[in-house]
Amino acid sequence: MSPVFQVEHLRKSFGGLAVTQDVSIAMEPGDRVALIGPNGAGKTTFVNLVVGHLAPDSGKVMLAGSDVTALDPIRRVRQGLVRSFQVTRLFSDMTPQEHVALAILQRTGRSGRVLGHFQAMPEVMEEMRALFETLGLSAVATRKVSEIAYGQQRLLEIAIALALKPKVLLLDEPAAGVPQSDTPRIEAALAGLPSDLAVLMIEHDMDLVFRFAKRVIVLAAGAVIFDGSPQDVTKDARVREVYLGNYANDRSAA
Ligand SMILES: Nc1ncnc2c1ncn2[C@@H]1O[C@H](COP(=O)(O)OP(=O)(O)OP(=O)(O)O)[C@@H](O)[C@H]1O
Repeated sequence: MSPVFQVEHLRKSFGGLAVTQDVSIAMEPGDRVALIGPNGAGKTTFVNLVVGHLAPDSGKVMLAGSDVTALDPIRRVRQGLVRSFQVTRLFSDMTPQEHVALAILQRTGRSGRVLGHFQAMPEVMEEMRALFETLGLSAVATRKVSEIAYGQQRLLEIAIALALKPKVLLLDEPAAGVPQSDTPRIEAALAGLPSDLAVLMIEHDMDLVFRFAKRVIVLAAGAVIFDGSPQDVTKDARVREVYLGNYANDRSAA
């Protein structure tokens, strides 16, 4: 299978600080990859370079064989490179339905000005119904965002991203801040993501990483120091040294 997403020799410095150092990654459709690393490793910068919020000093971002490095974030989204929407960007007075309808209208090239009429658009309503059902949001679809639980707001982030029909989805700590009682719902949503979608999840919670990822990439001081299986990452001496020491020991003791 050919890669749907490739980052080639990406570099970025802030002043004298090299925050992304010659990073190359390739992903195929259906990949489930976790990007981990200590605080300050450069994960956020990497995501910002990938989605187009930052321009690299050199290197390329490729999506389905096309070079998207020069495209702005909105054009990258249109081509299928989507970062999950952040809770902080949800509108508290709007409903999950309105958020997702807006994403569907955007994807299908219709203006947000027709948002008031989406309930009269059967294909939009049917797509939303299926999405909310898969994500367990049907019961709150018409409530205001301010009235729904934080875990449901995080599921709504995923719903909006999926409504954009991505080829590659970047998830930024999808369960962070969610009470433990609600994390199974997030994990169920992650397990139910479309099987042909390539997913790159940035995550600190190693239990979640090990349940979700088939492959783990470790970033340290801006460079990839490991790219391989979850089984091997805990055995890697450098990874243990810079990041996973205690966790790896606990796992082998368990
Ligand atoms: N705009 C900027 N200007 C200068 N330095 C920056 C800028 N953005 C990030 N940095 C520096 O780059 C390094 C990597 O930061 P980044 O936020 O990408 O790491 P991270 O792995 O996401 O960390 P965390 O897990 O703590 O969020 C840090 O030393 C940070 O101070």
